[in-house]
Amino acid sequence: MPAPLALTSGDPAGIGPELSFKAWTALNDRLPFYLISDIDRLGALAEKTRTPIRAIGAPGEAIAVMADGLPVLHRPFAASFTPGAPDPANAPAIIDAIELAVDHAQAGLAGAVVTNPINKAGLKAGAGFAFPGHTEFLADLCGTSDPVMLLAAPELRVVPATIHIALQDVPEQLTADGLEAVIRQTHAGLQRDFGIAAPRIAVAGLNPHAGEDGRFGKQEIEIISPLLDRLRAEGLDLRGPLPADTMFHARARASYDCAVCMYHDQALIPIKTLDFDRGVNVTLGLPILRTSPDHGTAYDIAGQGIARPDSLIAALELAGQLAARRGAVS
Ligand SMILES: NC(=O)c1ccc[n+]([C@@H]2O[C@H](COP(=O)([O-])OP(=O)(O)OC[C@H]3O[C@@H](n4cnc5c(N)ncnc54)[C@H](O)[C@@H]3O)[C@@H](O)[C@H]2O)c1
Ligand SMILES: N[C@H](C(=O)O)[C@H](O)COP(=O)(O)O
Repeated sequence: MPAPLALTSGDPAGIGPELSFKAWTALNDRLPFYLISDIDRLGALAEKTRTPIRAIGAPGEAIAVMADGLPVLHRPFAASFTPGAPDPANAPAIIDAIELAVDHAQAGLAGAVVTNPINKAGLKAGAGFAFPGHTEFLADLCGTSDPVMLLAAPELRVVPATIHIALQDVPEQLTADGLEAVIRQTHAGLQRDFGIAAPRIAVAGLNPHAGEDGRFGKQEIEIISPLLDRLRAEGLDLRGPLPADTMFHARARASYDCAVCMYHDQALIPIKTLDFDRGVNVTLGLPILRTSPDHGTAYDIAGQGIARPDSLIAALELAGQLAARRGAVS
């Protein structure tokens, strides 16, 4: 029996609790997972939504309990869960839930970590959280230095080569070494976790029209093209640097398995526009598996019962598939 998936609390003032309940309703007969949260503070919402919740003492108990209710591994939170009103006092417990899930995955007690959305600024204010997002925090917890953020939907996969940094810092941080690491990690992840034997990777330019032969910027000529030529000589199937504005229409998408983009929004705007509901965020380059929905805390709709669970369900399903694939090949 594979290990259950560890689902972190995320910010309980966001839509995480509601989505976790809805995901249990959708998956309870086929994919065991457990939520790390405060079972007492979840009680009111569980009652309101008529979702049964069950306390467990260890991850392995989730499998037997799953059919009866959402398994919850209790961790005390400092303040009540008020939809739409994040409380800085809960920041330490939100972080603690992520750390515990990683411990479980590293110990083999959880098949993968699936994270509910956090508010990074809130965690910084409430607990001095020093990381710009889960991706960087998980890499730190796992002792790895080059995490890669891949977002996957049925019609598109994208990777931003630089992640949570200011747009004005992108040109400086875009180096041949950094981009090479991202492309290699992406290539390996597509092979290992997505079962694509010879991944076709499209690489975006940084500038409009991929620089227009240097008229609108030189990064394509000085950094990206020489790197792609070198990696192509090794046999990697790479195209680009491509103008970013024309590489995401349907015919273009059919020609590659993943698009590596130069900065966050260049990658995430197309995928969230195409399929916000089914996008899944996967962290490559960790010794453990981690997926997440592609959306945030959505405070504006928290507590209204209207949040769509599709992306969290897709994240749990993909985590289950990746865990099964790794289990089958390791
Ligand atoms: N994985 C993560 O932890 C993660 C991912 C993205 C954003 N965030 C954080 O979330 C916070 C809010 O970010 P934002 O407002 O830019 O993005 P958001 O994704 O929270 O919300 C954007 C819009 O989409 C709607 N929306 C989001 N998820 C939805 C769902 N499941 N069903 C229906 N509607 C949904 C929201 O109501 C809102 O109108 C920020 O602090 C950001 O850092 C966290
Ligand atoms: N960049 C992600 C997005 O916009 O969807 C999001 O911030 C999540 O990042 P982490 O998984 O690193 O928290």
